[in-house]
Amino acid sequence: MTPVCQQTKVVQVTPHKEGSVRQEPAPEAELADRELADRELAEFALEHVTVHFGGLTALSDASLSVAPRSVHGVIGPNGAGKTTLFNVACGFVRPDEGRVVLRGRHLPQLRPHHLPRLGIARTLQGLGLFEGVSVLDNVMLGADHHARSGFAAALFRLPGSRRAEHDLRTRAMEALDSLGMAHLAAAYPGGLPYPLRKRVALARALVCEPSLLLLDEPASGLGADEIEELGLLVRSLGERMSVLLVEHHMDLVMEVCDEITVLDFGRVIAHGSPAQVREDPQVLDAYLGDASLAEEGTA
Ligand SMILES: Nc1ncnc2c1ncn2[C@@H]1O[C@H](COP(=O)(O)OP(=O)(O)OP(=O)(O)O)[C@@H](O)[C@H]1O
Repeated sequence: MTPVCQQTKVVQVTPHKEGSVRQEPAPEAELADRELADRELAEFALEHVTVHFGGLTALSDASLSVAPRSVHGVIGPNGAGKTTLFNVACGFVRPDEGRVVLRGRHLPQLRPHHLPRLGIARTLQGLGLFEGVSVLDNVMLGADHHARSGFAAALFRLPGSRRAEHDLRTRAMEALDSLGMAHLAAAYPGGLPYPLRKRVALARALVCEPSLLLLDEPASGLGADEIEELGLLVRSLGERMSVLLVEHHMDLVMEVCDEITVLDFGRVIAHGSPAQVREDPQVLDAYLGDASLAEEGTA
């Protein structure tokens, strides 16, 4: 498996037909160029990210890039650095070294509240729903600041606000409908079973119409049938937007991802298609004896 962050350009000098010399990229340089091009075309990238917590290095020189309209999974044994990577992508954790790049633009000051206006949405393990308002209002509250200000203005009956509120309500209903939840718009989240509450949280993320969706362990707490439905859903989302999926559930990751990055002890140890990653000896070594594998394989 080749490292994802190789940047050095190596050239081979070969004789040219007319006797002059022509520089041709060496095979490894071609690979590096391709990786560089992939990153330039990427919707989102983490480049050489290192995060220290005191004396502990949670991420070390970790890079990945998420292609437009694709699902990119991040897996690794317990403590590998997955949550830390997700938190860097969300702006919760600022890397000590390395860069967060969105559509070619470096985001040195990324903070979670910047995400909606950057076209990024996320779901977290803690769902963070408001129990005292309806499902529909929860979803509307997921919209970005501009759209939400229409909602707030409508609450206070400010002039010109009705149209904005109507548009936002329509988008929120569409998000619920796309997840088969439209009939629950008036329900309160507290009365719903956990899998449906998770869907409300996802609808709230989708109402921003993001171009990048960050999913943190969406399968946790779900049964086998719900995970299968989630798989179909994530696949369909990957046709509309880029998805970064941090997930323990190995079967789900292998099924829905176009590409997978594998972390171990904070380092990227493998990257590739599900088939490549599944066969990678370093991945097998990393998981060997890891208690989470049995859990992941059978969950
Ligand atoms: N805020 C923190 N302070 C100190 N150490 C931390 C902090 N967050 C994470 N770590 C440590 O960093 C390492 C990576 O943790 P992280 O939670 O990112 O891994 P993970 O792959 O998500 O693990 P798991 O699968 O068990 O959730 C671990 O050793 C963890 O103990």
